[in-house]
Amino acid sequence: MFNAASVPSSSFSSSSSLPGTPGSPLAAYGWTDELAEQFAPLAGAGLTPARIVRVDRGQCDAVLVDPETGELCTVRADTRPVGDADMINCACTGDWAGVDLAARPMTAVAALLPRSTAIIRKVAGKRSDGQVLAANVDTVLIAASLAAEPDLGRIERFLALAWESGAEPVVVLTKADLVHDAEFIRADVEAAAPGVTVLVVSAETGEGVDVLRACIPGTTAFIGQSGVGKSTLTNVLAGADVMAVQQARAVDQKGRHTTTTRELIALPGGGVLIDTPGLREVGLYGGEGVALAFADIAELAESCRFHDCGHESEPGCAVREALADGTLPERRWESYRKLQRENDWIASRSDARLATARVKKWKAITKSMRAAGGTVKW
Ligand SMILES: Nc1nc2c(ncn2[C@@H]2O[C@H](COP(=O)(O)OP(=O)(O)OP(=O)(O)O)[C@@H](O)[C@H]2O)c(=O)[nH]1
Ligand SMILES: [Zn+2]
Repeated sequence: MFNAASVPSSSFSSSSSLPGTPGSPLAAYGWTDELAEQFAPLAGAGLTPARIVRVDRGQCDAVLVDPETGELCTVRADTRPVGDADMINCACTGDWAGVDLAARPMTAVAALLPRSTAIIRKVAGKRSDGQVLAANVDTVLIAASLAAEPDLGRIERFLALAWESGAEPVVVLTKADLVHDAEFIRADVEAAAPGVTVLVVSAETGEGVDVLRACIPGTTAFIGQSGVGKSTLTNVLAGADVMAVQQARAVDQKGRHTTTTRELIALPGGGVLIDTPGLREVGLYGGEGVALAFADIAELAESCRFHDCGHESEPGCAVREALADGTLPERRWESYRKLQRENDWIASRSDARLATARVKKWKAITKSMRAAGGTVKW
């Protein structure tokens, strides 16, 4: 009835247990006792637990335990019942879903479990809408290629996005085989990523791959520009060619967007990995991510003489002092201010949206109360 899911045999547990219970084969996709507990009411309503591994145009592929065989399989399911107009709350790769196998005309996603984390970016262009890239991620791997001088501003932007998601970021500097001074570059990147592990790897020689593997239990998502080698590393970690890899353009090493969907795969040693298409534009969608990515600046600001210091020309400004003696690079300060401005803009837009929504709701309530002949109490 369904396609067998392509799960490495070593990550199968016994399939004798009930579908969706702890110890079930779904553990290979991250299923835990805690999730089973959360899912209990949905199970009571006849839904089957599943992890969404790929989403496209109103449908998704979801991995679940086939109630007939007790084995993992992939089903195609309609995601429209959980809504597809809202790009944040719609079904997303990594979501845990309650699937209605009896739905007609096709299997449907009837409910989503609350997410532990979500990577959300602002959509490209002038709109202030958010879009969820991956859900329930424990570690975000920020991939940047050593083939070109790393763009620290871009890495800081990805770090803010990752911190904001609630997952833990790790920076992965790829294609180490192409440079001699990887350690030197790593030190630069570390200064732009306080408190974050920065790894140097090569899919070509295998350098650093074991360390990377050890850093990613649970659910991991790869983000980064196109062509930095995310799919190649995904294949190395998966031990198989699960993702298509682009042919290099020898001249500039720039990417051409080979990966077009976000795809979740189970890894042979346990854990799951989500490879995402290269991100050209990564707008921030507000929140605390910027503050967390620039924790060093927040710490400096705490030593300013005035607690509301604007770090412009105030006396006793620790930020200005750090800029003057070079401990805080001008580049990093500018990068912080730019991302902060972007965040503020989004915050003002979302406040405006919320205000509009509140007004609409209030009007609707007043209207219905009047229609019912009652008085409005607040
Ligand atoms: N020299 C070298 N080349 C690599 C390495 N990893 C990947 N490449 C090459 O870099 C190019 C891009 O790799 P991909 O894995 O397709 O890049 P991607 O980040 O997945 O790109 P998108 O799918 O478009 O987001 C390919 O030609 C790879 O062969 C590496 O470790 N060393
Ligand atoms: Zn200051």
